[in-house]
Amino acid sequence: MSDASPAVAVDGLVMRYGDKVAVDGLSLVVERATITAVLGPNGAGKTTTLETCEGYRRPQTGAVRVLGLDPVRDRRELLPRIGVMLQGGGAWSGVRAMEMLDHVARLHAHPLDTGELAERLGLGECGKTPYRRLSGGQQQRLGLAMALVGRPEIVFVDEPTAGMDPQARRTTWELLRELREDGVTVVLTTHYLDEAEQLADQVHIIDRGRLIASGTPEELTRGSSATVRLVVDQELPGATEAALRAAIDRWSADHHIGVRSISFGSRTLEDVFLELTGRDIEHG
Ligand SMILES: Nc1ncnc2c1ncn2[C@@H]1O[C@H](COP(=O)(O)OP(=O)(O)OP(=O)(O)O)[C@@H](O)[C@H]1O
Repeated sequence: MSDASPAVAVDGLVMRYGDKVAVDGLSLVVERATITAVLGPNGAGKTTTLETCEGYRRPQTGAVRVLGLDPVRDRRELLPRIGVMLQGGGAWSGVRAMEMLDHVARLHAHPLDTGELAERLGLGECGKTPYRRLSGGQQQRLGLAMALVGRPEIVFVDEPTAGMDPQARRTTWELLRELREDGVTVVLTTHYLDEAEQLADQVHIIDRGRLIASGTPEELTRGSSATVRLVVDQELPGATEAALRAAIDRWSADHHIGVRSISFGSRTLEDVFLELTGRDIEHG
């Protein structure tokens, strides 16, 4: 393995379930020590792509490399170096939260301190609770702890904050940022546009198995040269907003420039997705 190899390289990946094409010629590269968000509506092919990177599915067409290795052929070598947080748990229903985390820790050569990790993720209080009795957010946090306990070089997290309350979401974001500071590569899937905007260095937008846009959140939301975006450092009171509108109206009339619309509030990745697909991301 060469150290210069990217964290993840997906090249022309095609994945089908029967007649259904789930991933349709997808290529993307994830650089090391970055947070990359794979964004798209339900059924876009995000989980299938991640599972192929994790070595759970063999590419039908195309190739996938993780840390320069083939996730299927080089599975034994790769497995200790990656962390995986699956959508929907990955623990037995009767196992207690800390038992599960300690069990996973014992599978690794140099695990993190499980008590500290559990405390950090707010699992301290429910350590003795059986998995099936944990709330959705607690199950998510346990899944994240299981993915991180082995000190992975790259962590794949599928919808990391689905079902979490705002506080747990912020803690998770902080933790993922700290991982990046420590040189860990984070690849996450999300439906939440604000999550991608807040967290990701690089965003890949996937729709119907195809990559439709890639870039930093800033690049993706910047807009075309015909779009003027004014960013002010405080919320505008209604009267100021009205005065600004009037001033723009006067200025545009003086300069014979037609202003198609004036909107207050920023362009978001949601706007980008809508422009590219004509559909809203939540409803696919
Ligand atoms: N095991 C399977 N058998 C048949 N079809 C499947 C299977 N898994 C996924 N699919 C289909 O493949 C497509 C891509 O699914 P995938 O789970 O990869 O998308 P996703 O973007 O992760 O969606 P979500 O956000 O809902 O998790 C969907 O149309 C889905 O219905």
